[in-house]
Amino acid sequence: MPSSSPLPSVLLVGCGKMGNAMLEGWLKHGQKPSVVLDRHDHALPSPHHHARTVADIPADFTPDIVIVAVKPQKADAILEELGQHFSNPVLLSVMAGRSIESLTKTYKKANPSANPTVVRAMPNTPCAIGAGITGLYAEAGTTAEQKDQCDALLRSVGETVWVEQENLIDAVTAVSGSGPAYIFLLAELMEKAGIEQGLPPETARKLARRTIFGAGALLDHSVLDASELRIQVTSPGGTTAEALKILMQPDAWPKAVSQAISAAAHRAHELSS
Ligand SMILES: NC(=O)C1=CN([C@@H]2O[C@H](COP(=O)(O)OP(=O)(O)OC[C@H]3O[C@@H](n4cnc5c(N)ncnc54)[C@H](O)[C@@H]3O)[C@@H](O)[C@H]2O)C=CC1
Ligand SMILES: O=C(O)[C@@H]1CCC=N1
Repeated sequence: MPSSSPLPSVLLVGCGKMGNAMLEGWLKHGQKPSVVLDRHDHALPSPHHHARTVADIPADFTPDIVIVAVKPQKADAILEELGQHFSNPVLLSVMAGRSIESLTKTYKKANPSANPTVVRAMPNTPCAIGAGITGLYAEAGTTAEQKDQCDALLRSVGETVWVEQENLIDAVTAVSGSGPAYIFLLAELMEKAGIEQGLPPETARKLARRTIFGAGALLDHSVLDASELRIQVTSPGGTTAEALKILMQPDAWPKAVSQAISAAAHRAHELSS
């Protein structure tokens, strides 16, 4: 739940799809003066500041948290530069894969005396509407106050869960970081199938989208397991049972979803170096 105290000041490095999704929520919740570092222009309300390069960051700006939200494969140069500018920050990475070890090594490359405290977070794009879910892991030595500040930021745009081992962030990435894409794919496929059944495209689109929205909202409100909610829709001998006979074949959704999530987690692991 959003907190009433002002959110920590941040240097947000990379304000693309994920950075911007979080920023939208933070601005609504009242944030200490912050800086967004991105090559592209961002109109920010006062007293926040946009910087195109590290050199544009106001000299007297010391953020509570430096958040890195650039692509994991393209982060090295900016991390090295930041290491020369901010010696001992709380470095909150939302990048898939990049391990604490690799982040620290790169951060210190051009400034061996830099000593960042690294926290990894894996949010998702529903953060843009306050409906995100973020998994977090902090390296040993992170203080309770530093963890609280990271948690407050992510909690202002959804819910948070902490994991006990760093490698579990890869599993979080595969389930909830990438997860919205799986649901959007389902929306696309249901819409297409509705059109195949003769529905006008706009009607098929509305039916698919509102079904996913409604089922998600019902899951959120209900104390019942997802399997129980599924059974409530499935009349014996009825229409849903026929559809589920196909989807629940061991080789159909159970296998496909398991393999897809495993592939995403594997890719996160590959990105870790
Ligand atoms: N898109 C998603 O759903 C999620 C993404 N993430 C993570 O968030 C990170 C960013 O992903 P997206 O937002 O999708 O990428 P994106 O490409 O939309 O955003 C990256 C932003 O960083 C800026 N940028 C890159 N290098 C820069 C530099 N050296 N100086 C200034 N600005 C620079 C780009 O201009 C761009 O606006 C990735 O590491 C990804 O793993 C995490 C969870 C979900
Ligand atoms: O696809 C990706 O690599 C990022 C991480 C989770 C969602 N998007």
